Amino acid sequence: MAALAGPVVFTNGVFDVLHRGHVTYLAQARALGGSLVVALNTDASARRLGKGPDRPLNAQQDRAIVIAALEAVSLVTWFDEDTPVELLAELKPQVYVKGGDYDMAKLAETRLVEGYGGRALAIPFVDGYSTTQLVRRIRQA
Ligand SMILES: Nc1ncnc2c1ncn2[C@@H]1O[C@H](COP(=O)(O)OP(=O)(O)OP(=O)(O)O)[C@@H](O)[C@H]1O
Ligand SMILES: O=P(O)(O)O[C@@H]1O[C@H]([C@H](O)CO)[C@@H](O)[C@H](O)[C@@H]1O
Repeated sequence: MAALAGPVVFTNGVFDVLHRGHVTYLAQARALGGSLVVALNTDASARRLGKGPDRPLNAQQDRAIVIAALEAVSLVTWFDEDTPVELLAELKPQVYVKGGDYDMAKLAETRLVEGYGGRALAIPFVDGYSTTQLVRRIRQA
């Protein structure tokens, strides 16, 4: 496999049902560097996040195929833990990003990445787009 172009940007999440907020977010993340790595929670890890008894709705292989099809995304990987901290410690990307629904100052990921000289940034949240809201609306229809 060809080496990833630097600086490598890394993000993580469930990305269960893709929406415009995700696409905007991933495009902005990719623009911060030369390549974008997306680490998905495995199904077991996603279930432990408490998003709902039937979440994730899409299985990990299906979520990976959808995310990998996006132009912004260079590589998709997995993590089975509760946070991506172990994977970050192994990969040591130059840039770590999450959406503006997170306070970066409170994340263990930020402490780790800044500890080895990387940057941790939040990408502005696009209001009105969330998988949980979408699933709720579909169920009420
Ligand atoms: N509307 C949005 N604007 C910008 N970033 C977003 C938005 N929604 C999610 N993100 C970011 O995308 C990543 C994956 O988020 P996630 O899969 O939890 O989406 P979600 O829509 O918030 O899902 P859920 O409602 O199930 O929690 C996270 O880093 C999150 O910060
Ligand atoms: O899709 P989500 O719920 O935004 O992704 C979560 O992000 C958490 C974040 O990195 C703070 O630790 C992570 O811990 C969790 O496993 C999900 O990936």
